[in-house]
Amino acid sequence: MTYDYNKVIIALDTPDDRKALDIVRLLKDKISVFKVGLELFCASGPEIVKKINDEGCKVFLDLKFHDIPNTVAGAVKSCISAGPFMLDVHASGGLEMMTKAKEAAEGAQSGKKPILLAITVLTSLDEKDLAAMNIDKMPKEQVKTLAYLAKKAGLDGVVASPKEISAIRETVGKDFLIVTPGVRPTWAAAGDQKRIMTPAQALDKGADYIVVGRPVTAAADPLDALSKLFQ
Ligand SMILES: O=C(O)c1cc(=O)[nH]c(=O)n1[C@@H]1O[C@H](COP(=O)(O)O)[C@@H](O)[C@H]1O
Repeated sequence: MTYDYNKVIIALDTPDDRKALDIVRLLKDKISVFKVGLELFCASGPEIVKKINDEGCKVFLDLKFHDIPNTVAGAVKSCISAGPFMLDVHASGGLEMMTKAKEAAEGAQSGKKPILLAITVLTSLDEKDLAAMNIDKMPKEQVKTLAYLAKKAGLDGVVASPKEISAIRETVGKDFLIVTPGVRPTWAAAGDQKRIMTPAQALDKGADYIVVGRPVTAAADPLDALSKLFQ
């Protein structure tokens, strides 16, 4: 079975923009989308998005906005000028917040509208973690509820664990992106991820994109780790 590396997003979780750009240059023949998360963005600012775009790559700007609707709409508007390919907000910010985020994204210049995703239940959380927050549900049920709201708000898709792909498809149908972090090749440590599957299993289940960080970026040889991603 061969897998499509265009569906792989590499998470650049480092505070060092030079290191992030080195990884982009090393992997860009195989990878077209790189994720800039809070660690890199807080250290480097919106410039890092432009620098990665200048390498001919796209950016998933993963800032996971979660605030009142007016504030999130403003944040979405503010970061669009950097040129992200994808952006995300927390679905648990609610329907109105997601709707305002979507309207703000639609205000982007033509051709610059980013894909807008909703985070459902973080892949680092399990049933016990939800119970501690007084959410008396299995993660899958909570993901279904949040995916339904994200679809209703007109977002383009969700971020969830690969374990929930089938449940999301049953809830919101086919025309909705599913992006799955929480993927670990058989040879990699889980670390703080709790709801995991392998990259191959996630794509077999129908993930549109998988997100992977440390198994590749923390490897002694990231290109070699990438070549073994589907093992
Ligand atoms: O939004 C995300 O990308 C995200 C959502 C989620 O539920 N879980 C999750 O791990 N992520 C991100 O995906 C990446 C996973 O990195 P690794 O655990 O190193 O593969 C990190 O950058 C996380 O911030």
